[in-house]
Amino acid sequence: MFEQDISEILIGEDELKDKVKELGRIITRDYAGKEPVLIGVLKGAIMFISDLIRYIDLPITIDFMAISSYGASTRSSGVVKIIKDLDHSIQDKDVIIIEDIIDSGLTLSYLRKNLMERGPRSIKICTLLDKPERRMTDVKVDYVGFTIPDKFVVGYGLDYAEKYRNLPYIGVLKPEIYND
Ligand SMILES: O=P(O)(O)OC[C@H]1O[C@H](OP(=O)(O)OP(=O)(O)O)[C@H](O)[C@@H]1O
Ligand SMILES: Nc1nc2[nH]cnc2c(=O)[nH]1
Repeated sequence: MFEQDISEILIGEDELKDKVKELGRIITRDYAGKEPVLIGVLKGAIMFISDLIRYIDLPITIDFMAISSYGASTRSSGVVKIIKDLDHSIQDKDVIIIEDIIDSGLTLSYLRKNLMERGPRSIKICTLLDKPERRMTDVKVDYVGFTIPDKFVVGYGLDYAEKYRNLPYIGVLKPEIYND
């Protein structure tokens, strides 16, 4: 349905699955004996977190936050706002923030600072995709699935103007689809 809008499949389904499994194994090893809280950042991280937790063999809990920073554009506005907050306290908890992509880093640096003020025991960041070329602020990322070039990608949860999230792969959106 969306194939004509995609110029290239950057990461296919099998590659995604293998990487998500590997990240699940690493998190299981690193958090042995602990009960981490995974915080999914809506909406982009939906597919990633739902696949990832299948491969974490620990008594985890999950919670979600929704943050707005982009609107319908492909560039960060730098304005970050909490649309939906966590349902539960993270005081004394080991928190892992689960993101689909880090681009400018503005969303995550805001989120990390905001969550640190709530007294967790630890906070780590796990992102499926990292686009380091566009970083505007320094964020320490603990787990990275794939480092990708500076191209606007969609699929596997990532959208453009709320579309394309249901593609099962990560694809590069044709520039003529968006007017930046
Ligand atoms: O590093 P940054 O430049 O801040 O960009 C990363 C953020 O942008 C995207 O979210 P978006 O605001 O598009 O919302 P969505 O997850 O609902 O699609 C993505 O899911 C990250 O949260
Ligand atoms: N869908 C999507 N959202 C983003 N947010 C920051 N970078 C990107 C990107 O490449 N694709």
